[in-house]
Amino acid sequence: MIEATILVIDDDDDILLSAKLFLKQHFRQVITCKSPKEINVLLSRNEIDLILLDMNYQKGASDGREGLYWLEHILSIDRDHVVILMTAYGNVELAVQAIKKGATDFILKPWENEKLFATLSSASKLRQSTKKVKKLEKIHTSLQKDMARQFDHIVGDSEPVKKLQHVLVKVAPTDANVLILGENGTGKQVFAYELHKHSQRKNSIFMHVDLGSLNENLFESELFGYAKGAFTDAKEDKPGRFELAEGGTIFLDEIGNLSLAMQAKLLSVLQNRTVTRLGESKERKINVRLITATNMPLNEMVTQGTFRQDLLFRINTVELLLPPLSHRGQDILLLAEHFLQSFSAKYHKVLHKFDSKAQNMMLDYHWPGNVRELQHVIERAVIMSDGSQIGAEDLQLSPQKFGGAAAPLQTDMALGDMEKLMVQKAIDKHKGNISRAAAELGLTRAALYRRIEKFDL
Ligand SMILES: Nc1ncnc2c1ncn2[C@@H]1O[C@H](COP(=O)(O)OP(=O)(O)OP(=O)(O)O)[C@@H](O)[C@H]1O
Repeated sequence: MIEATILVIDDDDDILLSAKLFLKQHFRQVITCKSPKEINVLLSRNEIDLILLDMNYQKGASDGREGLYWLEHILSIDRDHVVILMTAYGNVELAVQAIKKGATDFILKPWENEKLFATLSSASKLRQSTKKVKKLEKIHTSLQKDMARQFDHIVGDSEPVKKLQHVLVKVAPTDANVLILGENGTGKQVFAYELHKHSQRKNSIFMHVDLGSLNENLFESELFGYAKGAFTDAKEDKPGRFELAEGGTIFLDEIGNLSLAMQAKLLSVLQNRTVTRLGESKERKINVRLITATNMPLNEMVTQGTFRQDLLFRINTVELLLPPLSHRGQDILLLAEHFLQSFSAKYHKVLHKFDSKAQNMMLDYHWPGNVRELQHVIERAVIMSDGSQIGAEDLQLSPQKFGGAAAPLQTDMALGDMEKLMVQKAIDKHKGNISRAAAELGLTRAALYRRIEKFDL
């Protein structure tokens, strides 16, 4: 049984009856109607997938003009309607005209049942895939809008940020590969998206890939795709992220986390500008703009032999080094106000400003988690605050981060303190690399961020 609703329109009762008797054996629902004048009502009341439309209605008419008129009418309601025209007086010219006007197919009366079924089932497949594409387009548009909302714009007018903006404006419209360096939470993703937003690819996809979360096995299948049967779970062909980002921008985050083997594979794709899906030998051309980011010292890693120099040269045509938040002076307050506004709206609070003690405290604080930490601090303060402005006590900034001393190891620690210490040690060991620290602790990045937030690290 095909999951489709068919509307059959013909002025001949016998035709309607025989169409209904035959088609309802194969399709979920068959609706019949004698006059095309009922089309509007029927289309507004039912989810119709296929329309089988007669071409002549008035007595003695045989030129098919009425059919063409109603075809145009149906398509003016929705261009995606699938209409199959039928006539007893078929001629090639009329068929061509109907197809040109947007009919999906054409069938002669009296029909053979197998032929009618074949025509309608292939039209139904077409309808299903058009519906799927439309749905995916809608999902894509809303995801892109969410992304644009999330990475609204770069807040900040300190000297270092102004300089970065200046470079960004020059580089964005080119297809140059950009490497963004900076500590965790400094806004690498925000800058990457801003580059995309000001590029000629802005109406195409911005594909974010967190390389830190891909192990050796997943790396190739996720980035380059695979053919059906390439490995046990490969039940169907799947394009990789490079193919999916076609025409747009691919943002490879945490590139410093790649093993040397993965670096070699990535380099070969970037050099040849082609990908080969796992289990296939065909090379597919790719057209993507590459932006990469990391919080790791790639130049040092090249010296130590843990990052390939040729790969670094390939990705760093332009380098943007994002300063830590504590080096951005008054931007701290600008960002705090920006987050205050958005969280006040989100939590329906009327909070307009910070008192002067809170402002000084924010300016003195180290912000080891940079802008992300500031964002979390302000969100918490907005939720907790009872007054009309945010005071220093609402910020709940940890005192040792004004001085920076780590807690000493104690033997009689509570479980929570032990967990906090382990999290801190893993982060220190991996020099703030969240993906690596999370992997060592057996946590996802999101779970680790939750703990960082919980323990105020
Ligand atoms: N200049 C900025 N203006 C506005 N919002 C910012 C800015 N910089 C960062 N943010 C916000 O701070 C948060 C962290 O930024 P982002 O995810 O870009 O940092 P990151 O450097 O990519 O972090 P990580 O290295 O941990 O992946 C995001 O919610 C982002 O919207």
